[in-house]
Parts: sequence; C-alpha cells; structure tokens
Amino acid sequence: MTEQDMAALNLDAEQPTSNIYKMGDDQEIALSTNDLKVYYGDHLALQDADLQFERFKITSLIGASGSGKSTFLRSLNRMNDGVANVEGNIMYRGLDINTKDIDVYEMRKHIGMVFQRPNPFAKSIYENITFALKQHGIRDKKVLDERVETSLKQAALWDEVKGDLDKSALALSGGQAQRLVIARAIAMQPDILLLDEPASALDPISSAKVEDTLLELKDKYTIIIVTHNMQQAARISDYTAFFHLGKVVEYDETRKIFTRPKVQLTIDYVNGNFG
Ligand SMILES: Nc1ncnc2c1ncn2[C@@H]1O[C@H](COP(=O)(O)OP(=O)(O)OP(=O)(O)O)[C@@H](O)[C@H]1O
Repeated sequence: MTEQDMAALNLDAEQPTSNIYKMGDDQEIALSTNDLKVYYGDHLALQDADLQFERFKITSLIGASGSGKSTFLRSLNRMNDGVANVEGNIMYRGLDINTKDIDVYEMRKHIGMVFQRPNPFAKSIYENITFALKQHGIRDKKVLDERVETSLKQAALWDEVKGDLDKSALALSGGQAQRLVIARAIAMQPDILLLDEPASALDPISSAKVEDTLLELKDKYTIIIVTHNMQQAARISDYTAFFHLGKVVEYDETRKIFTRPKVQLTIDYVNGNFG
C-alpha cells in the first residue's frame, strides 16, 4: 500500500496568531496557519499564506495552476513530509502539528485527505471502509457495520451500494468511487476534511453528487477544498482563498470574493481576465 493510500485511509493519522486573514471567533477556528513557508529544495513555493479556517464551514482554495493551492493543502496534514520543507506553524486544537514530535498517523485521523483521483483499494466496498478502523483496533462487527452504514449514508452512497457491500470497490463508477473514498475518510470520524480537486475527474452528474455530499457534510466537518471550478467554489463554499504565485492574495467570504473582490488580481481572476 502506498503512502498516499495510507493517508487516504487516515491510518497514518488555536491559537491563531495572524489577524490578516481572520474568519470567525477564535473558538470557531478549526485550523490555522502561521508564518507558513514551503520550499521544494531551494524553491520557495509558498509564503504569506496565513489562514484561519472556521469550523463547520467549507473553504475553497482557488488560483491558477502552480499557484500553490495543493502545496498548501498537503501541508495541512503533513503530506509534504519528505517532499518539501515546511516551515511555520499549523495550529490544530492548540497544538502545532508541524513539529517533529507530532504523531502524524494519529493526526491524520483528525485531519483526513481525499485526492483528485478516486483511489479505492482492491477490496470490497465494506472492507474499504473497515480496513483503517480495524487497524485502529475496532473489531466489534456491530460497530463496524454501523460505521460502514453511517459513513456511506453521509457520503450519499448508501442507497446505491447497500446490497453490494461485498462487491469489489473497483467495480464502482468514478463518481461512486470518489464518494466511497469520502466515506472511507469520514469513517474515521475526522474533524477536518481536506479535498484536492475531488470532482475534477468526474462527469457533471457525479461532480454534482460530490458537491451535494460536501454540503451535507459541513454540518459535522470543517472542509477545505482545492478547486479549479469557480462555479463550484461559488456554489459550495462559505469562504474562498485566492492563491497567486505562491501567496494568498485575498481571503474572504465567497460571495465577496466573487462579487466584490478588493484586489485587482482577484478581480481579474474571477472575471477570467488572467493572462
Ligand atoms: N513535488 C514537487 N517538487 C518540486 N516542485 C513542486 C512539487 N510540487 C509542486 N511544486 C511546485 O510548487 C509550485 C506550486 O505547485 P502546486 O502544485 O502547489 O500548485 P497548484 O496551485 O496546486 O497547481 P495545480 O492547480 O496545477 O494543481 C509550482 O511551482 C510547482 O511546480
């Protein structure tokens, strides 16, 4: 199993100090970054990205290709470990999770990640969801059954697969597979879900289902999503951060970013006048 697979399983899984991009009350902040800088070798790929993410809200990260969105997102649950050098603080429940002594595997139980391409394991639908739970010592069949049902319901997949739980997850359509991966992530009952373009590889109907799923999930989870789809960002997110050349140019309520952005670069980007 690859490291990405492990992270997708969440197996390996506030104190805001910057007032620049402040959203919500301090108690309402689920995650915040402070003085974050990410280097790939000598290349400083990300800086000036001190954001606070409000609990039970959806925040979209938008910006042109190469602007640093994925680099930022992946830093939030240490997916850049071994790939990039990440400096600064990432505060979660009063703890800086960007320090050496953090148990990254435990942390990823709380901060789960879903990738662009659905990556179900070559196992049954049921086992895709229970694998990580078992690794974490949950063996009671009743508990496992209940988690499978709840997470599939939350991911809006239950009705489509409830009779096929023993079938291979590889037989699912792309859209179903992505909702299975979301179900797998939420089965671990994380606080925060990070999603890197989760609908970009899907057809419009599947993409709409994933969007609906995310809107349902925000009652229980704080969601941070990278998307190239501006309509999607406008439809589903409460807040939007616009990235450009490795910096956050503007971060505000989504409706303001799309109707009354303050920075010329944002105006150009949301109006499609970007060179
Ligand atoms: N593994 C890596 N090694 C070296 N440089 C990288 C790596 N990943 C990203 N970069 C560089 O970091 C910068 C930001 O890339 P990143 O993938 O974060 O941008 P992005 O906004 O997510 O782009 P996209 O929308 O195309 O996914 C780019 O200059 C990119 O070339």
